[in-house]
Amino acid sequence: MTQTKDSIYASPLADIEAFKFDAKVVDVFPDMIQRSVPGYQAIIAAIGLLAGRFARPDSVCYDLGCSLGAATFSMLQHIDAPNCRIVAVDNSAAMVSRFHERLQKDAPNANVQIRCEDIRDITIENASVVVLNFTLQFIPVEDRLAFLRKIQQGLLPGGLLILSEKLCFDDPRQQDLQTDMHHAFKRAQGYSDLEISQKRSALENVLIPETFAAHQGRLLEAGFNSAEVWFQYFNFASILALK
Ligand SMILES: Nc1ncnc2c1ncn2[C@@H]1O[C@H](C[S@+](CC[C@H]([NH3+])C(=O)[O-])CC(=O)[O-])[C@@H](O)[C@H]1O
Ligand SMILES: O=C(O)C(=O)Cc1ccccc1
Repeated sequence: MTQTKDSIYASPLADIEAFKFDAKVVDVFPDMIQRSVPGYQAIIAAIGLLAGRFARPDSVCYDLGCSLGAATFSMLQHIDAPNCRIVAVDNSAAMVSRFHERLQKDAPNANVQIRCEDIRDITIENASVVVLNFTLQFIPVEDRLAFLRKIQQGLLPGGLLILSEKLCFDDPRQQDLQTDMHHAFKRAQGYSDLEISQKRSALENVLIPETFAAHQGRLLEAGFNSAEVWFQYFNFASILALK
């Protein structure tokens, strides 16, 4: 499939609106996330492998903040547990509708339910795998603990949460270095300094990163038995939390 190149922030904008997952973003999203999140493709591939290992028969795998369903498509390639279904949820109508079209075209018989809802409002039950791939960072910080508790309670014993997030760092030199290296990554992917700085403004107060220690502490407080990083590339990391 031909991919539309992300040029949303390429020209100077008089007024930079808060970042939204609207139709304009949906059109360029695969290119945008690929060129903005170091290691994105490696994480998507690993989500498939992990789901292959953790998906249980007669259970549910959740893809929360699914966007265009990249994690769902990866899980579908590896899940062989009988009667295991995927519930994919996103509150952007534009994302959900595009994901629907793709699923109809590429995997019409797959056992996937796509729902347009706020992930804080859904019921989670009988889950063997829950994926939060760069989604929790968009949930208000004060809602994160209750939401993770709900996920922990909906997971079966031995279940897995995959939590991928943009991180920040307590040490200011580390924070500056990792931010600079992320920007160097984006430059190397073809984004201009203007694109990088305008997108950064749009994401302010929208994408709220936390430290790994904050995530780990909250996951344990939510009832998970352990939470460790399995992947990190500059300020982007993915965590495995085990029930
Ligand atoms: N409260 C919410 N309820 C439901 N969806 C939400 C909410 N808040 C944000 N979203 C959705 O979370 C997604 C975050 S993108 C995930 C990438 C995907 N996981 C991937 O593996 O390609 C990450 C990024 O763009 O950095 C968007 O589609 C939002 O609409
Ligand atoms: O682009 C960035 O700087 C990011 O932090 C990641 C991202 C990727 C796609 C949508 C929103 C944020």
